[in-house]
Amino acid sequence: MALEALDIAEHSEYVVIKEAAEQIERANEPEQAIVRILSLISRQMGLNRGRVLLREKSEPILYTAYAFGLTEVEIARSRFADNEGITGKVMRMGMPIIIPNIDLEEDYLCRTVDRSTLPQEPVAFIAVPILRKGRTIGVLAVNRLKNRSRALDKDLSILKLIAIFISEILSVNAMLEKQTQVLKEENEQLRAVALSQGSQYGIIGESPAVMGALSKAARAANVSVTVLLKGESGTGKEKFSRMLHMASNRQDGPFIAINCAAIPLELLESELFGHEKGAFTGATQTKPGKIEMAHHGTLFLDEIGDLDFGLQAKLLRVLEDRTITRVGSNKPIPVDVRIIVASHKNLQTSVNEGNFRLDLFYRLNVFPIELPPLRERDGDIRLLARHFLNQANQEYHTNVIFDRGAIAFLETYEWPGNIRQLENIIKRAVLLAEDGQMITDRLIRRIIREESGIVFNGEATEQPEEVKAISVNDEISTRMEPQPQYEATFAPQVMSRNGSDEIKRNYWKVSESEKDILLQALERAHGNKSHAARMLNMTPRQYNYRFKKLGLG
Ligand SMILES: Nc1ncnc2c1ncn2[C@@H]1O[C@H](COP(=O)(O)OP(=O)(O)OP(=O)(O)O)[C@@H](O)[C@H]1O
Repeated sequence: MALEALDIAEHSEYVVIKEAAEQIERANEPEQAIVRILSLISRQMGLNRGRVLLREKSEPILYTAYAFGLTEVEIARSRFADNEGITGKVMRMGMPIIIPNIDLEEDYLCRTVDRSTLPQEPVAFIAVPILRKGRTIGVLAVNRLKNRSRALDKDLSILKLIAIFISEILSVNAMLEKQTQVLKEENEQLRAVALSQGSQYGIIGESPAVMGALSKAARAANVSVTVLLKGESGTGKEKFSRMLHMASNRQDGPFIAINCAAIPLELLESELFGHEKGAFTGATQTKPGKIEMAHHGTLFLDEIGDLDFGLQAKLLRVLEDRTITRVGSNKPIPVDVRIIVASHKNLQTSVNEGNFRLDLFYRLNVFPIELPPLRERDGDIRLLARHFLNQANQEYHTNVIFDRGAIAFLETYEWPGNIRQLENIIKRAVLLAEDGQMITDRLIRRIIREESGIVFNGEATEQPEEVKAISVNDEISTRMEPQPQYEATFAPQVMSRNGSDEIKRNYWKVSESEKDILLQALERAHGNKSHAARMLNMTPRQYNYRFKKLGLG
């Protein structure tokens, strides 16, 4: 019988020690872990009202940080000065104390638990120090009935072990908290750097998605790593590439941008690599290519996914050897160029489909940055909309505002054309604002409707002059691809490239609904057509063409 009782007692100890040790793994939730241990010693060993007292940070007072079986009021009452009561003594001396019968001990204050709420029979109190690296960091205390078969000493041994586990939980938790704090601070710093970097280069947005892209860009800016900017059209790939250039130590060098999809294949090779005089019919002079022109600077290759397979091999050589060879020459020329590429296509898919070289993909995919579509930039639409409204107001000398409905609509619209579409629609809305003052959601809806009513076709028959209007330094003509509908706007993009202006332009059908816009711009420009054209981001030629075509003059 005595043997059986011993077995049961040992089994309880085993369960308590095993489970208490397991709680160390839950050190990230100290409350749960420690209270679980206190409940275990109560249930399995009759060590009741367990509490862990820790020192307040600011004063030498012990407070009950964790407890099992105590009421809120008791917990609040359970506070001791350093040398006060038995608990204070344990703290100060760093030694355990056993009070076999609390009724006979005058130092026992009965502060936490009122004597009347404890059993009438003799009650014992055991308190052990919680030690860390030789220092007492707290006290573990319990009550138990004095008269039980288990010796008080035995409980003391177990409690000392439990105090070690609790010490472990507290110290692992402190370490985790410190690490979390460091990570939080680092994150904050990165966020601040990213934010200031972004706004410094005109990149608006504070959504987590943009912050992520900005902090990645901040890390890549000053190393000459090849960056791959991925994202739908109009998400700011070119804007980011300019930021990468301006934030790098190449900022005083040239920034050369080229859209691989917009230049006819027969011209692209010489455009990129240059040519020697006589290399082909019409090559009357030796001409350096864009890669050479970007020497000591940055080359931005947009729509890299559309690069011809043969040119992909040539580009790979540039990345590997850092040399280029002009068309019609076999002499390699060394170049020091940082290359940034962008694609709205998934290059991995292009590789799988056999349209993109795997070796080039590996070379380009060293540092990918994903630019999120506008619909995933929580909160950014409002910021961007206000930014573009201010810009347009300044540009057109207007003082237009959004009404509430307009902002609400802008925030819920899906924006297939992303930031470019938002920018263009706001510019148009400023010119068409009701009474020249207010942009309403009705107006925005109308503009979007009109915009999507524009039909594109790839045939140049509709407006030959618009299609051939593109030139780069007056030397190469640029083929315009049929564009998706949302890119048809009144704002062809002007990109300043290394001192020269190159116009990247979409063409669009002349539509009746433009009459108003053309006339309003003319009115604001006080009859000056060139000025009106500029307001609409058109060339005077384009403006006149549309003006006449619509029978306005
Ligand atoms: N975060 C931003 N803050 C302010 N303006 C932006 C931001 N991102 C983009 N823009 C503006 O939106 C327009 C489109 O941006 P950009 O040309 O960089 O996009 P993209 O992804 O390169 O487009 P595409 O793939 O069609 O060439 C530009 O007028 C640009 O200035």
